[in-house]
Amino acid sequence: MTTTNYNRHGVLLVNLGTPEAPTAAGVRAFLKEFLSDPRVVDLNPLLWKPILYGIILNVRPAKVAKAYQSIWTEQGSPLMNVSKLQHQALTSKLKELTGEDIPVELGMTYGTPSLNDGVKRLEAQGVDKIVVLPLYPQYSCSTVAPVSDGLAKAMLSRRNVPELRMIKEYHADEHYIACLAESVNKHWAEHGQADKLVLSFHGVPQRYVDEGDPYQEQCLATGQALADKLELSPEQWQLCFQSRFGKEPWLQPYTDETVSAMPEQGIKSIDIICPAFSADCLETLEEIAEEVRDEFMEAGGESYRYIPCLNDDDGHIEMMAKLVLGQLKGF
Ligand SMILES: C=CC1=C(C)c2cc3[nH]c(cc4nc(cc5[nH]c(cc1n2)c(C)c5CCC(=O)O)C(CCC(=O)O)=C4C)c(C)c3C=C
Ligand SMILES: [Fe+2]
Ligand SMILES: [Fe+2]
Repeated sequence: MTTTNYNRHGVLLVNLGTPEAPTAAGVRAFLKEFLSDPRVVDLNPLLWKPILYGIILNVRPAKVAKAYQSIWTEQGSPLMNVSKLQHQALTSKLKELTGEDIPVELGMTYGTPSLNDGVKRLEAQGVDKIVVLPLYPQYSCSTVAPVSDGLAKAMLSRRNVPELRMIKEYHADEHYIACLAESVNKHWAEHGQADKLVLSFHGVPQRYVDEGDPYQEQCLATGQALADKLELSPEQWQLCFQSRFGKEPWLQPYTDETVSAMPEQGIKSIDIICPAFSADCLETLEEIAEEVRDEFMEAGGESYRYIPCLNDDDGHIEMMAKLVLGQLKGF
């Protein structure tokens, strides 16, 4: 137990955000804010706005609302449900590790509670030194940079700004890799080991990486570190990228094509995990656990098992606490 006094310190736990309701209107409002961010879609606004308002926001919400309906729970969107559990668990874990009540608040880059809502709640508890933890293990200009943009924007309305420290990424953090390995090992102990372990990361346009986004490099490093920890040979695992959006090339290989081609190559059973997601959400529960599964089975696959995200697993929460405590030193 430390003796440091953390009475001015707090933690802002950040994730992407999610629609308020699994309806076309709810999804439209969310997509409008998300897809208007030039960090996410960086096309010239003169070109992009007519496509966004004329086509995407008219066609996509109804289709995507159906997908959300298939994963929605009584408590709401899985991403929000898990975020709330992570928030509670991290608060308790920090108390357990330091003996102090360190305020933790949630802030979403898009939707509610906003980043500004989270900062205001921390300020109301006397916090003026904030450790910001975006729950994206791998940095991307499309996920983490919008958090620093959103916070910078939130600071504009303040006379007295808090001090901020952001954990930019943790793609090679030993506790993160250990948690992933533990969740795979637990899954294998329960269900047995499939022919191949597939690591499916959210994709980004290839161009973002060509222009300096280190995301791909960090995904590859996470994948290799996990394979090393699990002592897998190269033919026992496959890394790929999911959730392609729009017409330009995204990071490859694409998850859907890669997985659908496997049965023909003699790979009839796979275990699939999504290490870029810290909480189960539409992209994991619907796209990976449902859509890609159907494609694999239709292509002749026999067994497809999705390994859930780390969510509020105790080891995952302890990893978050350790990242935060590392930043609190000397802050
Ligand atoms: C349009 C470009 C997109 C980029 C670039 C992108 C990067 C990116 N996203 C995540 C994490 C999540 N994305 C989620 C949903 C989602 N993502 C996009 C588009 C891009 N993502 C869209 C349009 C959507 C909404 C659903 C849809 O219309 O298909 C989610 C899930 C949110 C939920 O409510 O459950 C997450 C999480 C990462 C990590 C990333 C880059 C590394
Ligand atoms: Fe996304
Ligand atoms: Fe998707």
